[in-house]
Amino acid sequence: MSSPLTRLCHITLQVSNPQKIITDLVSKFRFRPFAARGLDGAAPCQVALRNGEVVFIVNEISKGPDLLYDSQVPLTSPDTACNVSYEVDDVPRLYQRLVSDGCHILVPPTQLQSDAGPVSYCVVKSILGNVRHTLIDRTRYAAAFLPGFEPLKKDDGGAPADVTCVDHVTYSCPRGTLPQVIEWYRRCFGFQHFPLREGEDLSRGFEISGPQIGLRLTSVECPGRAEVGKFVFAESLPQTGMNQIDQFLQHHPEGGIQHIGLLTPNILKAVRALTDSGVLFAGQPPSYYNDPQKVAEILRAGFTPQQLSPFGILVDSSPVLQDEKDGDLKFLLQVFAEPLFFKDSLYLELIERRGAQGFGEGNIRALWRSMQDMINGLSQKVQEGAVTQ
Ligand SMILES: O=C(O)C(=O)Cc1ccc(O)cc1
Repeated sequence: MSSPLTRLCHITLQVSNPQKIITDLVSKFRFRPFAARGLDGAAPCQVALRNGEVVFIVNEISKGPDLLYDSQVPLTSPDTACNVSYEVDDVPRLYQRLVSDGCHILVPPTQLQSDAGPVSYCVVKSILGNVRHTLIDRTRYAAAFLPGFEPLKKDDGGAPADVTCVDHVTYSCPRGTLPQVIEWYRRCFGFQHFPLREGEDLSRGFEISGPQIGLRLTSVECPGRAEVGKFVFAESLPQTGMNQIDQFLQHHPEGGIQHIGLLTPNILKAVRALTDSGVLFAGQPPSYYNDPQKVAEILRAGFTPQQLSPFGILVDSSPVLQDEKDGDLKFLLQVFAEPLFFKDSLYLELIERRGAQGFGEGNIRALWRSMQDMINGLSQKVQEGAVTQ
């Protein structure tokens, strides 16, 4: 089946203190608020921010009237990224299909009229945790964002964009749930397996195990629809010890969005700019940049270890099946930033792709360890009272 999704539209964060997250997104991550509603207190506060084509809507968790283009998470929810919203061409048709498939609909088809034309949407709950998807048709709507949001006057263009779009969304899943989750996304939205290794079995995914790591990754995509982005589903393997997937599940027991990969055309430039504005990136031990094989890989990619090591940027040129075999070196560069929320939830990752379509399979151990070190360092600081949750 071809996918009913045409492109990823925005990702919603639901938080108890929107001001704090908005301040961090603006002052550190260089997002610009460009539209909002509820600033007068008459409706729950919803603020849309962008960096490049990446749009986040920050919603206040409240028990007031319902949100536009979303539905509330329970008041007791931790801060959470819980809605990946897509543009679609035909809301009523997709809604009918989802209903006949037995999906849980949170908001039935709703139409908003405005001078710029109509927008219709519905919200479906995913089979995974608190995740929901708002499906929006704005093909007959001629204004910039969405009706119901007021453009913000101070939207002056701001700093140049650091990122272009959402590359992938990675979900932490409870152990054993991957087959049902993948099947749900196939049936509802036409996502298909994106194998990270030759002969990879869909239900087993790509397993990485060793000292302090035990991870199963399965990636899916909508073929031919790069604008939809990929999903990565991550599950911990038994006997891994405490790890980032299970730590996430302590706060989101049924699973949810663990990190969002943002595509950047120039990772060095983006990481420098974000570091200057106060973002901390996960570091790498010197051994990563001293390893002769890695040094050769970095040099082949046209960088030097000295350029990348101050920011902990990782390079990977291990090919996946889908990489074009035209003889050019394909590689990607990636790094995790500190979590946006309390210690172990919602990481933003920067990823620059130079022809490589995977997720840095050769780097996942280093990426995993850097995230784990960051979580452990932050929980240590929380215990010492140096950081409040
Ligand atoms: O490389 C990526 O972006 C991935 O999505 C792989 C991944 C998934 C989960 C982790 O806790 C760490 C790395």
